[in-house]
Amino acid sequence: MTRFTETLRAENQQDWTAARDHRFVDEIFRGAVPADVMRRYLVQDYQFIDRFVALVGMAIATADRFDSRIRFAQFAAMITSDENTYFERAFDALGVAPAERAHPVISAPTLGFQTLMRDAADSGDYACCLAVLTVAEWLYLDWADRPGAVLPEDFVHAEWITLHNNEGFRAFVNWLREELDRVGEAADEKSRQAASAFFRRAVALERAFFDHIYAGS
Ligand SMILES: Cc1ncc(CN)c(N)n1
Repeated sequence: MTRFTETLRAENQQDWTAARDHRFVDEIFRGAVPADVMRRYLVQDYQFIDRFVALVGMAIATADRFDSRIRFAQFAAMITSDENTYFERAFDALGVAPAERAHPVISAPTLGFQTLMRDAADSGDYACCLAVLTVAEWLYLDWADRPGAVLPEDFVHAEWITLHNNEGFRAFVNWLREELDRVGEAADEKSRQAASAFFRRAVALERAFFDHIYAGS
């Protein structure tokens, strides 16, 4: 039987591939993302992360097993420590002012993501929360996982890659997929459709998010 997560990805192949093979991915591996593009990306992504952590909180609340809550709690600890300090150091290196870090003008794709994550949390449905979290982490592992690739010198580029291709992250994405497979397969058709719709919106937004940081450069 085809895995639920494999079916979901196949249904969204066009947007998935466009995001995975995006110009941003090519440039970050070459250490060649222009500074203004990287600044725009990280400023908007910091606003994404805020709602993302809130959605992880909802996954902890709605999960059907204690083991799953532990897994998400450990993941939340990583994002709010290692990943958060990366943002702070990268903002320092890129000269991002305090107001831009805390209260930037929110772009349309970022707002779209914030709305999507709020909708998923408000659904109170574990499968819907999982669908959005799985896209965000699986798609990032998919682009960042290039065995043997040489890392760029600048930590702003290199560490954004290694945050998304290290062993712990790979294990977490594998677990996320198994979790969504398990919950999706046990769910009724209506819940599966709802989770699929969240998955679809998330993949389209990942593509739009990469696209929009180049608009105007
Ligand atoms: C938009 C987006 N999507 C996914 C990730 C991976 N955590 C992220 N940082 N930003």
